Amino acid sequence: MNSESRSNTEIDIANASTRLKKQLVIKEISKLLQETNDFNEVVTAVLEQYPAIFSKDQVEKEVRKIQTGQKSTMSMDASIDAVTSQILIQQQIHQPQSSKQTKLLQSSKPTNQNGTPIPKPVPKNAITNFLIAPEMNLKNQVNSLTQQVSDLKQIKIQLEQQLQATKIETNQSNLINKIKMALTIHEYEAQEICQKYKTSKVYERYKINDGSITFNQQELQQQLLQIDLQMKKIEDQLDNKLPSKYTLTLQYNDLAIRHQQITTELEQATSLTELNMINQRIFTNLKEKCKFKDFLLPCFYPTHEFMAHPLNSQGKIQIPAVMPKFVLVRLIGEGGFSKVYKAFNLSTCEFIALKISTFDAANENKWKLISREAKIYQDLDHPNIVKLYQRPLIIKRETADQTGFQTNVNINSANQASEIALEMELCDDQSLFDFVCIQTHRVMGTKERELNEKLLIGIFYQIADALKYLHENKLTHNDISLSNILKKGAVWKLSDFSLAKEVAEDITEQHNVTTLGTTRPFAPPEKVLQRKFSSASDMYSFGVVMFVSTIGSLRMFEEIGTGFTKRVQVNPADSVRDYFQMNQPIVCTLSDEMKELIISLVDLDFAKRPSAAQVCDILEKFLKRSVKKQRK
Ligand SMILES: Nc1ncnc2c1ncn2[C@@H]1O[C@H](COP(=O)(O)OP(=O)(O)OP(=O)(O)O)[C@@H](O)[C@H]1O
Repeated sequence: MNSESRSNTEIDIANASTRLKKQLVIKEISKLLQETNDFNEVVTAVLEQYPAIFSKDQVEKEVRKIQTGQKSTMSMDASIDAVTSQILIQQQIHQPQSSKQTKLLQSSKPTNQNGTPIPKPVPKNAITNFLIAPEMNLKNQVNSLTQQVSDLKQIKIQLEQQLQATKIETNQSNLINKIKMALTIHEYEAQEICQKYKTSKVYERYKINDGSITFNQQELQQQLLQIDLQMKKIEDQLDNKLPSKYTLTLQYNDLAIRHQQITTELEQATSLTELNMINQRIFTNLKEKCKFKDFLLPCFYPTHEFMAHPLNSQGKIQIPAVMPKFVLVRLIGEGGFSKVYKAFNLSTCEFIALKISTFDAANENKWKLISREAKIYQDLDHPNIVKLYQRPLIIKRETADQTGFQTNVNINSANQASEIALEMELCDDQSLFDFVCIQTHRVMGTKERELNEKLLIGIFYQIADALKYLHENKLTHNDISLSNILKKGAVWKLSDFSLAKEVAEDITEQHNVTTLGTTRPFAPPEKVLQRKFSSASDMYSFGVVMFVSTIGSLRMFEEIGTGFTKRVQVNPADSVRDYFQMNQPIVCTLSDEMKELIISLVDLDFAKRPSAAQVCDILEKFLKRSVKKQRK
């Protein structure tokens, strides 16, 4: 046993309690036993170390216990170190220290897990010091737990960062998949339209004639005029009975037949021209109008010049920093106020129609019309009205072209906003105008059977029902025309509410309007002549829609409309009655009841026109009757 190990226990324990004294002896015995396993040597050393404190018997008993591995009467826990140090402090205070003791004191300073010394409280006496010791131990534990908590917090932060990164990655890959879908549709539709166009007869004619349309309507009209003159001449000669009545009658009949032939040719030419217009529209959209502003379609929307196209120069999908809402796939229609695009909604994964109106700061009137349309449109909900899905997207002027886009529904002047986009349900690529043109062409060109009356009345009924809904809600549409009635599957829907008006009072009363707006052949006489409108004005336009869809030509109402602008007050009801008496409609032969309905709808006197509710009633009864007839 060396002297150094013994010196560690050379402390004055005179003032310590018996329990403490015992603890110290146990500690000493354990230490000595580590150095030597000689029982007597250990007993002697302990008795030398603590003379007159423990009896030989006591020491021997403890040494034996520890040697045989029995549990000592006192456990050797960590608090002994703390207790020892407290006793040493006590000695420092009460007794002058030897250099050996100072060294011992320094070497046994209590430290925490990090090796930093635990601050020492100022002791009052050995008992209080002893009582403080467990507290110190708890402090150690607290320190250690605090360290563990801070380590765990660090791990949590790291995990959260990883989770966030994974989320971003998933979102990005979802977004890329959605964009891919939009791009595929764009590609597919572009090819399909090209194909459709190339196989269409109109394309053949268009190609053969080197792009120029050769339906010479003017020439045909000239011929008609000359025949009319000749017939008039013969009528005069017939009156004067010169030369022979018989010869003249023959000549007259020949001319009448020729007149009929040319009229039919002219109708056909008109129809083909209209059909040609549709095809041209599709073709031009594809070839020349595949753009949104200066960006080639497909492009992101809202967009900005930094990144408009979803693909980079290597054909890889790239996502702009400002998250876009849509991918514009192609242009599907153009009006006076706006362009309508087929677009892919990146959050709902649906194809929708996006009607985008762009205006400059000076265009306050256009702004008023479009924002009014958006406001009225928001509240409409009817199966035969094209749905507005979201609140309008308004792009702020100052940020639109630089940092991306900003939307704000509180913007209230054209000065602040540069664009309004309406997200609507997507209809098929066919309006009632397209449908009527195609039907006219089919009936005349291929001598197919004309359209079934029930089918046509079914279309009218749907639109009349939408009108009834609008009028019941104190709204007038003000622009009912063939182009504003769109097909979606088997359902026909009313669209374009840019001229719609809300009337606080009686909607059947006439109200003033400042502009005409309504598409010409469909414009009611009271609007053209007096700038007045009411719900009955919509009914007039609806009557024109019914008439034009039946006969397959706009010509008569174009002439009537021109008459109105020149202040000629013919009653369109008379013209329609005459037409039905003299001619056979091309698209569909109507029953007398339906003819009478159209005649009443286009009456010059707005008070004589039936309301939307009455029209619905008549059409519904007709449809029910025809279903019954079919069953029989
Ligand atoms: N929801 C839709 N689904 C499919 N095509 C649509 C839709 N809305 C409009 N279109 C197409 O876009 C064209 C122009 O739309 P719209 O008539 O609403 O625009 P506008 O600028 O108000 O026209 P206008 O000058 O006739 O008032 C329509 O004729 C139609 O072909």
